[in-house]
Amino acid sequence: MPAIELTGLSKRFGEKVAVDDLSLTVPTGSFYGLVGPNGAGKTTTLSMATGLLRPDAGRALIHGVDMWAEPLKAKALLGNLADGVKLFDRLTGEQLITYNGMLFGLDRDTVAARAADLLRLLDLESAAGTVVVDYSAGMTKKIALACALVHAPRILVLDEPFESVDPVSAANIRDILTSYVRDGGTVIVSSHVMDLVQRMCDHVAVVSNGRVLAAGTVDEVRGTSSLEDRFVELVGGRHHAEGPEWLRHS
Ligand SMILES: Nc1ncnc2c1ncn2[C@@H]1O[C@H](COP(=O)(O)OP(=O)(O)OP(=O)(O)O)[C@@H](O)[C@H]1O
Repeated sequence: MPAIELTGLSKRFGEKVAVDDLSLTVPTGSFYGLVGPNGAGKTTTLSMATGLLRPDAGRALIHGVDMWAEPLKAKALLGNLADGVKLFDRLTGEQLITYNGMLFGLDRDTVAARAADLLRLLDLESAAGTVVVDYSAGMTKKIALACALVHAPRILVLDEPFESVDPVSAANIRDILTSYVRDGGTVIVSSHVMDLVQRMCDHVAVVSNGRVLAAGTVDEVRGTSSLEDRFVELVGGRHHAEGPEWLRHS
């Protein structure tokens, strides 16, 4: 059974069709990249798949559980690092992880042990007692990732997890995700960084204008090109013109 199966998902905001009859299958145990230009519909798709935004049409199955028919059961299978969702940032990092763990029904001792592990893994031990509102952007991403992992979900959905994260932390996060997949988890990650997707993911879908342009293993999608070249070829929109005259200084 696939980890995630999206069928005919659609979402419109007024006149704008953000996601247009989109279908996508994420195999269990895959490291799946979702790429596309700004405004392609990646966040909207992931929000509908994770129960944050109700689709106008279509279905999202999480290990066979319909997200919109049985949301509690489906959400228990997912860890979600959503883009731009407010955290309860007046809590300290440690309190925020604890709060998330307890929401998923973990007992205090289990949460305490897992919070300590996660804070160590993500290099946040020294900030454990600091309120999250005082964290940098990268630290905030990392604490949100810790919150997504604390209930040991079978699937991780990550919207731009590497944005604002320093290279050392990004490498640490990559290691955590790689071993999570090796141990039977599934990851779907949206990213603008093609090189990262090419190195990290085994599957990829290219989305534009709310539709899937290509999907499959990374090798199938990129063929003989680099993923970046293939992306530009599929999506178009490269401007070869020079910048405007007023920007030239010589
Ligand atoms: N709440 C909203 N109200 C109105 N329009 C929206 C809303 N959310 C998204 N859109 C529009 O839907 C389209 C898809 O947006 P979405 O955020 O899903 O794209 P994205 O692929 O995640 O983009 P990016 O890579 O820039 O984050 C865009 O045209 C956006 O302006």
